[in-house]
Amino acid sequence: MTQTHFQTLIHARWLITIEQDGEILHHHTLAIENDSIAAIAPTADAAHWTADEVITLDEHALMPGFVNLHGHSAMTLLRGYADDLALMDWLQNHIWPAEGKHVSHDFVRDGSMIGMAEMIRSGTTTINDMYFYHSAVAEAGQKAAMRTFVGASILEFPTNYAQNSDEYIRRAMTEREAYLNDPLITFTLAPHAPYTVSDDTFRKVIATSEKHNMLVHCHIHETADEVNNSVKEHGKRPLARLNDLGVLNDKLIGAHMVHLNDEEIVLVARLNIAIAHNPSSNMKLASGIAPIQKLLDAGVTVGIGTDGAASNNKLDMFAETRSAALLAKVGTLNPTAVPAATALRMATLEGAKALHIADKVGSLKVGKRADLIAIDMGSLETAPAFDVISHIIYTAGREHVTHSWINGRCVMRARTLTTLDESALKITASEWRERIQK
Ligand SMILES: CSC[C@H]1O[C@@H](n2cnc3c(O)ncnc32)[C@H](O)[C@@H]1O
Ligand SMILES: [Zn+2]
Repeated sequence: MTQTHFQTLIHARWLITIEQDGEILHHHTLAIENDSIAAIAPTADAAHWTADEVITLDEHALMPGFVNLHGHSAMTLLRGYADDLALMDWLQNHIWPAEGKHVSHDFVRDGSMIGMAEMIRSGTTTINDMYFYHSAVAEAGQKAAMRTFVGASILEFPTNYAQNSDEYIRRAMTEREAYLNDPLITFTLAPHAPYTVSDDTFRKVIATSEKHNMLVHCHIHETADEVNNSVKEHGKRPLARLNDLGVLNDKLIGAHMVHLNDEEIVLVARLNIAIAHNPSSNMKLASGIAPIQKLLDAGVTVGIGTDGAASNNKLDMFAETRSAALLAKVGTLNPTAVPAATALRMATLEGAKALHIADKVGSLKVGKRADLIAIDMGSLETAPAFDVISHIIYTAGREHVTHSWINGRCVMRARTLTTLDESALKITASEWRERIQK
């Protein structure tokens, strides 16, 4: 017999499936059962469906939650700590010294929870993170009930977390053990960047990735200096070096990838490397404009990320996706570059593809996990609503997100978080500011 009683029913004015570019279903009902989307039908045909909870969203668009493909959640605690600087000055003279003084398990747990609260309030349901103290990130992901990819950072130099690259890898693999059966937590290997990781360590990362089927997440070709310094030091550009080391394959997510020549774009497409595009961070650190339309034309999977709150300084996928659409146009002087529907797909399904979870999330489809958000289109700023996809990219903001479900669980209802305590997190953030300012 066909099921007609569900855990949750959501009646929505618009349903943006992302299954087909620009597809919009009008007046549809989506049913959630356990962790998944159990049914989707026109509301008129679903009149006989019942549920434990029925939510009527007459002026809302329902869409898959955003996949933030590159971030450092805990860096919310360093938001606004050092602005208006170039990457290496920002890292070497400000951020790394501050991390050396303050980063601990508690810093990462608290900062990650604050970041996840901000991301859920901004419509993000999956975060591909990269930081130190992996079990603290995982603990925050469990508390927030957010789909979390915990990037186990690996560098050559000592930090509070580990003394050398072997210790980073060892700790990553040990801490991962406790989360192997968690449906929301997945560990990845995160060598920081070609300029902080040796050839030998990259080889170990690849061997570990192959043995344990783990994704690899790395900052690559972020600035022109990075590329030029690599030519001086290694006699080749970072991508060529990584290619020689066997790092380039479909498990790699390259964050930034701003400085790519035409040959490298062909290589990236051929080897199925995914890219996390971070337009705000690239603008703020003056890293450059990534050739996104060229990459898309070549068939590369490009998702969108916020980077950390110390280089953005928001964890807002609305702002980021809008910037991706605008920056592509100004970078090519072509107003048709990265149109709205493409930008939205990048911020959802393409991010899911990069993380190898497109069979589970990234679009609204029966059988997929219920990772979705509701956006209120009834406010003055979003009137009139001719085209909801245009509104999501160019007009609406994170403040219009009212509800969010992750893995079937409602994590924000009418803008109130259900898994995290927003007031308590604000107090925690000010306590950390006092400590850091001392
Ligand atoms: C090893 S993961 C965390 C490590 O990366 C630093 N970081 C943050 N944003 C960026 C960026 O855009 N490029 C390079 N490194 C970055 C962060 O401060 C941590 O030290
Ligand atoms: Zn980053």
